[in-house]
Amino acid sequence: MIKVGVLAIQGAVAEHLELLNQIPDVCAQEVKYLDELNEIDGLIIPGGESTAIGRLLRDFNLLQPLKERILNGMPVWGTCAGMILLAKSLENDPTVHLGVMDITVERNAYGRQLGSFTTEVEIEKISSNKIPLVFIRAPYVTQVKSDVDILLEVNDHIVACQQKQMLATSFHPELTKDTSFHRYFINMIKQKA
Ligand SMILES: NC(=O)CC[C@H](N)C(=O)O
Repeated sequence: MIKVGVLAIQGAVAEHLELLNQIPDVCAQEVKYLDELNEIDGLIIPGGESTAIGRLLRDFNLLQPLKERILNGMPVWGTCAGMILLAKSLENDPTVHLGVMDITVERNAYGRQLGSFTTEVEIEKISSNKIPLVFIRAPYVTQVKSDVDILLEVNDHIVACQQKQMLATSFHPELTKDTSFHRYFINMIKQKA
């Protein structure tokens, strides 16, 4: 069994757990406390509000232990706000939360009000079927360092990328019925194991 945690501080936690539970050999669990962080093989940081999640991570004394686990090789996937938390720098914002991925991210990059949209794409590396994408006040990546793989660009903006065992997506696969990205992340964990 692969134990996958979903950071359960704020945001789309239940939706990730539901999709993970459809994948064989996966045991999905919420992560709120340090002992739960130590039990898992990989972690999803969900969408929500990055400032709130970052502040609560600090309040719960989880920020530093989580950062250390990621730096020691634990696979991690940040969706939307999760991508912002993973970034080493943000455009027009001095805040850095976990600061583990060599990407620069712009928050609310599509605008705050009209920034929500859906589309469908093919990503050969992830699935042979078309994948639905849901963007909600989404960020995108404006700069990457050379060892970051760009998995997807939409309208010339980077919306999915991977650096070693770290995955970041601007959109929310957990708000669709499509498990392709979750399966891809599980395979990343299996390759590390
Ligand atoms: N859907 C989301 O996760 C939105 C992220 C949010 N706009 C933020 O900056 O934190």
